[in-house]
Amino acid sequence: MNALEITGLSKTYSNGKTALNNVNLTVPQGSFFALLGPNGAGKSTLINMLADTVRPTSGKVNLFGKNLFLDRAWCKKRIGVVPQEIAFDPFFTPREVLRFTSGLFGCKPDEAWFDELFERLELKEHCNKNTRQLSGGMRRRLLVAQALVHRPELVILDEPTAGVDVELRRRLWSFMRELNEKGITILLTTHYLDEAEELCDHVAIIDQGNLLTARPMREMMREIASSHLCLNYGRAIELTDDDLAALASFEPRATEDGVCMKLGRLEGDRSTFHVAYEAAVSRFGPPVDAGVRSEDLEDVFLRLTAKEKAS
Ligand SMILES: Nc1ncnc2c1ncn2[C@@H]1O[C@H](COP(=O)(O)OP(=O)(O)OP(=O)(O)O)[C@@H](O)[C@H]1O
Repeated sequence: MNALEITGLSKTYSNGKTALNNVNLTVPQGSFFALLGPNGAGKSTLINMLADTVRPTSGKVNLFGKNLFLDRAWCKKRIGVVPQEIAFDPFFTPREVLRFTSGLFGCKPDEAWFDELFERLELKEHCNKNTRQLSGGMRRRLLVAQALVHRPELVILDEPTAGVDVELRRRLWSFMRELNEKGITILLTTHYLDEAEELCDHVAIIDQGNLLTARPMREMMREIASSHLCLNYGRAIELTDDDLAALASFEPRATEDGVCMKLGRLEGDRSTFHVAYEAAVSRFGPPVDAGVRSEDLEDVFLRLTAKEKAS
């Protein structure tokens, strides 16, 4: 079963801006899914459509097999959304916010669950203050608690860690990881790509409303991320036309202190490391030092989105 099956989803706002263009995306149940994209890519538009605050221009979304736009009441109980914008009644306390939100979902206030949420989100000492007395980071954590009040099966977080310090960010992620281990599907947007790479098992990248890629994180890093063999000769190497032709399959690039060559895969998933190393040694001699540098998610993200901009 998939948590979300999004088919042909598009959104053109009334000012003519197309924020999402025919997006097809599947979010497997139980996944920890990163939805990434540069500013203005369309991430919040997509999330707001799932949260029923923005209407799609066209397309269909199934949530755990039910049509999100037709079975709204059923679906609403299963989704918890942490929006990017923070808005609370300033005279409510965090505890009152959670009680009120429970009512909106037709649930009885579950004070023991509220206490657990306050504890896990470091709001225990602040739960009876007015929300206007809370800091930006505390309010953002209260948004997370509010989204979890009705124990949703799919939690959607739109940049939940913006303005949250490193320590609390770690704790928030460890809480999300625990929820995910209990079977809850997590879909998040973030600009912290190192965190997304560490936490998420699936990733999708959108840019200018178009879905560029969506796949399991490991597959993405294995198939799209490239590795380079960097040979240090302690001096600049000038690549001649002959060098460039002989090493063409490694796309060689001169660096400050040597040369870098792109690695590929041989049969049996073996790296071309040895072939590249020997080819370089046969042309330039043995290096002083050598190392392999692999692209991380941020490198892949920048490469894919730069390509989209150029096209
Ligand atoms: N209500 C609206 N009316 C018109 N255009 C809008 C509206 N909301 C968003 N847009 C435009 O749609 C595009 C996508 O915006 P969206 O907020 O979905 O992007 P995002 O990926 O969430 O960006 P960010 O990372 O900055 O939050 C942007 O060009 C934005 O200016």
